[in-house]
Amino acid sequence: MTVRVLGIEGTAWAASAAVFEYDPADPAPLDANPPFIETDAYQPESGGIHPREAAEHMGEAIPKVVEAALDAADGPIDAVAFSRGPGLGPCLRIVGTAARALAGTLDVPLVGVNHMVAHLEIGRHGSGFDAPVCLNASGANAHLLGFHDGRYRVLGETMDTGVGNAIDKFTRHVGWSHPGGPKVEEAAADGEYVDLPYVVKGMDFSFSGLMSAAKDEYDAGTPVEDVCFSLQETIFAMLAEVAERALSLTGADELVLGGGVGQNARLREMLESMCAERGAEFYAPDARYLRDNAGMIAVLGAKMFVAGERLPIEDSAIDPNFRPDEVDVTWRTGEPTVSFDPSAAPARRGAEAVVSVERTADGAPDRIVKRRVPKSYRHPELDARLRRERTVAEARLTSEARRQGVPTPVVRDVDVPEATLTFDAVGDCDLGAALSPETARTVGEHLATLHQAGLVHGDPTVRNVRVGERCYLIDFGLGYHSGHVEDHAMDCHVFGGSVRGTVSAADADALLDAFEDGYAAVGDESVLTRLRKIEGRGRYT
Ligand SMILES: C[C@@H](O)[C@H](NC(=O)OP(=O)(O)OC[C@H]1O[C@@H](n2cnc3c(N)ncnc32)[C@H](O)[C@@H]1O)C(=O)O
Ligand SMILES: [Fe+2]
Repeated sequence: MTVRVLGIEGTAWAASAAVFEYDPADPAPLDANPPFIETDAYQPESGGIHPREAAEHMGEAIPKVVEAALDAADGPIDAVAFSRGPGLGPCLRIVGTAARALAGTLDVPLVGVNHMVAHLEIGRHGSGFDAPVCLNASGANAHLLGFHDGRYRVLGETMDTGVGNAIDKFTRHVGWSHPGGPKVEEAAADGEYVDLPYVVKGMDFSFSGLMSAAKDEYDAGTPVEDVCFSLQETIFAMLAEVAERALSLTGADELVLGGGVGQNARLREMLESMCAERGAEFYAPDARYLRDNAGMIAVLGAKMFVAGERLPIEDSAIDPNFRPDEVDVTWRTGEPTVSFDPSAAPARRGAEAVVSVERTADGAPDRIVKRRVPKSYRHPELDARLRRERTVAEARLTSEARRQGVPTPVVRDVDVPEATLTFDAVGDCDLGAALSPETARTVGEHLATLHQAGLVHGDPTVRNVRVGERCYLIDFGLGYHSGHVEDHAMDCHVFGGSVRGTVSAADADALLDAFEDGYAAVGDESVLTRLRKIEGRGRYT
């Protein structure tokens, strides 16, 4: 039976309505059965989005786009789906009111859609992929997500602003109006590379230092084309790297892109090339489905409606901070998931390096040779810099950690020009295959010991712990010196995220309790207090 769903979008700048007809028994590809979409964009005269002006725009434009969508509908509407959040409160309230009124007039159920889940689901729908990792690169957000245990789990995300907003802040600084992304893309075509801060922590990333540095470059007289070019090279390389790490950690071989920044050709090119290099498939929907649009709301709304989702009017309040991992993904029950699978992932192939094992005469692992391979998606200068910095950091911190009493492999050789390190082989398997309260507790003790000595691992995922008669920490390439509570708490946070991406929520809770017990026995309680705060900022609440 075909359902016909009206979708309404209005979280920030796009007043949009759409109609989508969906036959769950015989779902057609997106190209063969596109939603009808009518959009009226809010365009500020100058500067960024003014929430009040944007809300006024919604008030005027939503009735018109809805009328156009209803006119285009081929028959009666079965449900009204709307963006409940995240987004700007004043805009969301107008859209919510319009959706409730319309559901009442048409006498059909209401479906509340999470805008970020809609950004990724439209790509999944278009791709036909089974179990992709999803990169949402949008204005106010930047998430890496994977479906696991009934929800879209956040595998990694921005630690400060969304990726589009970061770019838009720079363009406001140079006097360009919203949206800044397309203007940066245009200017970048004539730019040359300059170094900017590159900040990736595990699968999380940060834009604030990078954006201040970009403004400083501009203020110091660096041509704006060069700053735009380098912003794109740096920001998108960070996103491509964390996406690759997510593929590597989960063993997934499909990536879909969502969100307005996904319209950028350079970002798509980097992701495509990264996926091609590792034999993964990549899909990005057309631009009209990447930027905010009600088509994605209608498509997901139809799937949710078919799965039985109904939002009672009295529970239909909007939520400006609605997170993708708060949504029960009822429309994918029983489908394949994205989680860490030690048997699926090639045992020792990390995201950034190729690792080979040298064996003794009787076949036992003896030495590990790790080479950071050039990534052709990155600008050659950025690539050379990252490989050099990380090789040096890894050699130094691996040895420093051992001097502090944390088991790490002995470093036998360092070849900086070749970005190659040789270590003693340690452990029998990765922690992902040996998670227990005991091993989790030991990792907590080791991280606390590191932190007490002013060292930060930078990427303590389950893949970066080798388990044998002891638990060895490896892969210090993102490590650095810091005595800051926030940096120590981020290490704990990265570990927690990787455990949650590996096992079920219930198992993860028990393992992380053990981890924290171990941490508290050796380290500073204030780090765990800060960890609570970081988690309270969003993820896994
Ligand atoms: C919460 C919701 O309101 C928000 N949506 C949103 O911000 O609109 P969206 O269409 O997904 O993304 C807009 C962003 O996408 C950027 N953008 C558009 N075209 C771009 C391009 N060619 N290159 C880089 N960025 C681009 C814009 O500068 C702007 O920051 C979101 O999804 O986070
Ligand atoms: Fe969006």
